Amino acid sequence: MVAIKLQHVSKSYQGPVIEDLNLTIPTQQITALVGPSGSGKSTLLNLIAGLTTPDSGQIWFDEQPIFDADQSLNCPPAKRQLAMVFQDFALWPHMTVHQNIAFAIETHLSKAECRKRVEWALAQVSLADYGQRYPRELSGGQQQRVALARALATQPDLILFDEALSALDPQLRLQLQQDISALVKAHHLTAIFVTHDRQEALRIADNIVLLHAGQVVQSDTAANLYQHPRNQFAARFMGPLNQIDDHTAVRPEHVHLVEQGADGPCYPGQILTSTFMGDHYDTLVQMADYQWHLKTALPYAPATITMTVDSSAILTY
Ligand SMILES: Nc1ncnc2c1ncn2[C@@H]1O[C@H](COP(=O)(O)OP(=O)(O)OP(=O)(O)O)[C@@H](O)[C@H]1O
Repeated sequence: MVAIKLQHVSKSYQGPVIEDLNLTIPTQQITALVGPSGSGKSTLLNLIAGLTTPDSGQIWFDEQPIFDADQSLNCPPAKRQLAMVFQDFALWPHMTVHQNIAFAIETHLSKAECRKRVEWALAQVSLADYGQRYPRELSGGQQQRVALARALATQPDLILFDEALSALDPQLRLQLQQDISALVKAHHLTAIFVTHDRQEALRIADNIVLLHAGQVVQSDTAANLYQHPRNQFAARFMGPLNQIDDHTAVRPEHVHLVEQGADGPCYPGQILTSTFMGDHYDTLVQMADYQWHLKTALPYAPATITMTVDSSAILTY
């Protein structure tokens, strides 16, 4: 169980990367860190892990200070009760799956306890019979499960995932997102999940922290960030947006084609294209100075049309 608090945390390399950042990450939930490339997601994760040292500020795990620049306090990574899972799995190729997992824990446990713990961890990720294989004998998804088992075997309070699923194909990704979510809940862990994929963040996270240029734009539940973004950057980052004017917009799923004279706010438009997307058509419409995307069940030929929007779903910022 661990809630994380950062206060006035800054880190610079050639220039500032994390700037006077204040953030609380709730305990026993999955928090996704999202943001454009270079916004500081991995750096923030490494500051929490202790792999990178902040220039200033304080970090607490629960009420326990683990970093304080003013007091020269810096708890080493090994004492932070956390595990990390990376995109490239980071497994030793010359060790079996069992040895890879045991390597992280064997110094603290007896031989019998260690074997039991490895078997338990492999069972958690549905790889009970894979202990004697080498990483090269496993698929990418299985290798990432081993990395997850290795993390669980250390019985951490906190697991940090750095783009952990980015190398996997979409179907496998979906499965592992579900598995990670279930394991985090079952073991009452706190998890921080860095991803550049907003769909993944929406699917896996209870809370999302959106970063831009080393600062928190919005830290909120996934639903609030999507439905009530604080500004245009947050609104655009979290999903496609149809601009009504400079300060209002609506998501594609809340725009409908209607007969002229329908109730509610109506917008005239000119259909440009309809693109097949599998479960819907992405219909592109010129609306005044803006191009709108509509989710339609059927394709449409170029024509003049009228649209209405769900007024309760209009985003204002
Ligand atoms: N060790 C380092 N030395 C110098 N600059 C660094 C170092 N680590 C990160 N940076 C710089 O800090 C900035 C933020 O990098 P970071 O990896 O945290 O961003 P990110 O949001 O995780 O990006 P991406 O999504 O592309 O992985 C980048 O401009 C990067 O070049």
